Amino acid sequence: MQFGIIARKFSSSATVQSAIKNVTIIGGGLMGSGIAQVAAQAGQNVILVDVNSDVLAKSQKSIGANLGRVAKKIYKDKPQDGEKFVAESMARIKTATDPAEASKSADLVVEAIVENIDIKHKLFKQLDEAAPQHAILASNTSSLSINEISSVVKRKDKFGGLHFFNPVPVMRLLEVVKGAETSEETYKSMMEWGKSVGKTCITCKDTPGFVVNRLLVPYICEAIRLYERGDASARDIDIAMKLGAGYPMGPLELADYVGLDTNKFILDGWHKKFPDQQLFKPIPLLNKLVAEGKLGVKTGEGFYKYEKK
Ligand SMILES: CCCCCCC[C@H](O)CC(=O)SCCNC(=O)CCNC(=O)[C@H](O)C(C)(C)COP(=O)([O-])OP(=O)([O-])OC[C@H]1O[C@@H](n2cnc3c(N)ncnc32)[C@H](O)[C@@H]1OP(=O)([O-])[O-]
Ligand SMILES: NC(=O)c1ccc[n+]([C@@H]2O[C@H](COP(=O)([O-])OP(=O)(O)OC[C@H]3O[C@@H](n4cnc5c(N)ncnc54)[C@H](O)[C@@H]3O)[C@@H](O)[C@H]2O)c1
Repeated sequence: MQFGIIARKFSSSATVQSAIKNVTIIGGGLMGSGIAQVAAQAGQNVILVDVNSDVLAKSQKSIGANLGRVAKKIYKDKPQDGEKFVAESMARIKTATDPAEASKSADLVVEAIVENIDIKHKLFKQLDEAAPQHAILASNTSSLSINEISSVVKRKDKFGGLHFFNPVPVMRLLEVVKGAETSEETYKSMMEWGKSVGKTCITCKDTPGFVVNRLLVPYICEAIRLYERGDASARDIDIAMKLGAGYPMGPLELADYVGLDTNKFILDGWHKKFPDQQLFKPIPLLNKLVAEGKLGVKTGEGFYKYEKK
């Protein structure tokens, strides 16, 4: 069966079926489009929502291209089966621009919008009103507190964190975050759903950056500071960490890949919350690049220059 094959290829976990069949994803950017893709590949009905319909058109295009890459690997010698897989997965993804309307038949709503607590609060209030009582609400936040995000909803027991990694179809980890009031049933459903979309799930407490970003953010920031001081060139820092520490990308390449605006959002938020923590102090070079609109791959320039897509 095709879903089984996909899960084995893309995750070390066994194939798991989830009771969650209808997933609404809010935010059709980098992360939301990837989450939509893995859910559709797993046979689930997906509604991908963005306030910007141009973003949705772009996301559908990139999901189609990325499903093609997946199909080429799985159906190497059967291109017709590959085409069918892409067409069937794409057909499971509907798009919409109204988050409340799109959540009315959801079993799970995953939020992947901008990393801003006020904007997330406004959205979750709407979702809490609109989604069916049984639906789980989850945030893909990189750095905000799940308890703080869920403070505006009534269903705190059905709220948690589902933190995916970029690029979602390739990265095998999913951090499942338990808030103070997340019920055991919700936690189990989130773990099961994560496995059903081919991810290896780990359990995280609601601590800043969970596991990966608590380690990764200071590492990337230290690399930017090292470059800012002129201790080594950007290229040499990246080569060092790839060849000397075995990372697939160097820290500055990764910062450009994630987006320097996202880097700054995270750092500013943590600095405000933990002003005495040296590791979270603002970085003038990062602020300068963001102010100049040099946000990394997505704008064609960050620490490096890129061809605009
Ligand atoms: C202040 C600090 C801020 C931190 C921010 C944290 C942000 C966040 O919360 C956490 C993160 O996400 S942290 C970020 C965590 N992320 C990281 O750390 C990423 C680190 N980087 C990597 O792991 C690799 O460089 C990549 C996988 C990105 C590209 O690999 P590569 O070798 O350089 O280039 P390649 O040859 O092109 O691709 C290789 C294979 O992948 C396949 N493929 C690619 N994209 C695909 C897609 N969208 N769909 C489907 N498939 C896709 C491709 O087909 C190929 O398959 P094959 O079977 O080999 O032919
Ligand atoms: N970029 C990463 O590597 C990464 C990795 C893991 C988690 N995250 C987290 O995922 C979230 C999204 O990040 P991204 O990189 O995909 O951002 P992005 O900027 O690529 O996409 C966000 C999308 O949300 C849309 N949006 C904003 N407000 C909305 C609303 N109220 N309703 C519907 N759509 C709305 C925007 O139009 C935009 O298209 C953030 O919380 C981020 O911290 C990012």
